[in-house]
Amino acid sequence: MDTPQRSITLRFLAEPQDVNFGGKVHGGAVMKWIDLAAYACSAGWSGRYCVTAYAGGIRFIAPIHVGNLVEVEAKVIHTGNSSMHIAIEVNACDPKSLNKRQTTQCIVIMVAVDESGEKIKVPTWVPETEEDIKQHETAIKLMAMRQTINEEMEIFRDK
Ligand SMILES: CC(=O)SCCNC(=O)CCNC(=O)[C@H](O)C(C)(C)COP(=O)(O)OP(=O)(O)OC[C@H]1O[C@@H](n2cnc3c(N)ncnc32)[C@H](O)[C@@H]1OP(=O)(O)O
Repeated sequence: MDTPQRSITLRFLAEPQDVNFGGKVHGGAVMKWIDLAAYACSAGWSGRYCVTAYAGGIRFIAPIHVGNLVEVEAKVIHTGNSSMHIAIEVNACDPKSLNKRQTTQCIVIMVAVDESGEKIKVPTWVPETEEDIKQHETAIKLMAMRQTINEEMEIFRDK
């Protein structure tokens, strides 16, 4: 592979099977799209098969309606040894008006694995623009916060 691809946008229409009884897209459908975009983004960056290790900070800001044009934007904001931290933003609009609004945001951590499912090294991403540097710093802060959450969640784990 030549230059790793840092970001990707999936674009499609929300279909009737994605919608709940209230006529809005299921949160689970949105989470599936997020997972697909995170996979495509991390595979594009690492050139390897990747698995989802973590998804968090998900916020459903506004509903998506059937027939909306949906855009799921995924971009690498931090790389570790085998992990890629992916920032996801979901936008939707009526395809007739193209009046785009943000509906969901979250962070997904993907890990590149080999044929045996063992983690493998990924290319390092170096932030360059001011915005990239800020988002990279945030990714590092979130790692520390996740550690605290992890410790609090210990009581729910199988002994
Ligand atoms: C395509 C799909 O969606 S697959 C479906 C859902 N996902 C899966 O089934 C994955 C199941 N999990 C696994 O296979 C393993 O736990 C793996 C491959 C993710 C991690 O393998 P391990 O041998 O446990 O490695 P380890 O604990 O060192 O973690 C590897 C990396 O992931 C990161 N990581 C692992 N778990 C988490 C977590 N819960 N939160 C944040 N980061 C995590 C680690 O920080 C580490 O990053 P680094 O290599 O950049 O330092």
